[in-house]
Amino acid sequence: MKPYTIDFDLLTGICKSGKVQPVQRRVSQMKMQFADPEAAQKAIDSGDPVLYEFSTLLNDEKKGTLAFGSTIIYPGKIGDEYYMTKGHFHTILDSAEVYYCLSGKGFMMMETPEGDVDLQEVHPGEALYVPGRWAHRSINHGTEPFVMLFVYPGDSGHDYGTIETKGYRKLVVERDGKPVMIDNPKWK
Ligand SMILES: O=P(O)(O)OC[C@H]1O[C@](O)(CO)[C@@H](O)[C@@H]1O
Ligand SMILES: [Fe+2]
Repeated sequence: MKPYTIDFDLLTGICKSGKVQPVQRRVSQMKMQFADPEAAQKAIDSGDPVLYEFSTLLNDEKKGTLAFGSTIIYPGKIGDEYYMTKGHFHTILDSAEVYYCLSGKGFMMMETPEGDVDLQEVHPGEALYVPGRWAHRSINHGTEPFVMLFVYPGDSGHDYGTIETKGYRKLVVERDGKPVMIDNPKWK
């Protein structure tokens, strides 16, 4: 494999050269992850908005490689729950990941299989280190797109099943105009 460079706009996270194509996730792809599936269905019926998109350079997905890219979580809410990513553990559980916030602001919701929970707010110019073993989900509680660059080991893989079946232990919802972390009533 040869070295290469790639552009990411410092504000929008978009790769203007088109060297990497974004993947979009809409409400219909994660209806059951929201606390209020009826509000999710309403959003689906009125146009099924894009919640977030990401552009990943996967490279070889082999040990020793790095995957990297940019992610944009759009502002909005489903019921009183902010737009967020599906979230995942890495299949190789002890694989870490670094995020660097370019614009907007938001949270990273993290939890371990043992039940530790950590919520970190990230602002432009801040890097976040997600150690191995921590599932991670990005949440936009602001009014602008929440944009980050990320880098993770190329062979780490994505385990979505655990989060899909169990859910996250905690949710972030809006109360009196402010984000608050609450217990997930549907957590199994
Ligand atoms: O994989 P999810 O939970 O849909 O979230 C997407 C984000 O996570 C990543 O997989 C990185 O962890 C990126 O591709 C993207 O930023
Ligand atoms: Fe990840």
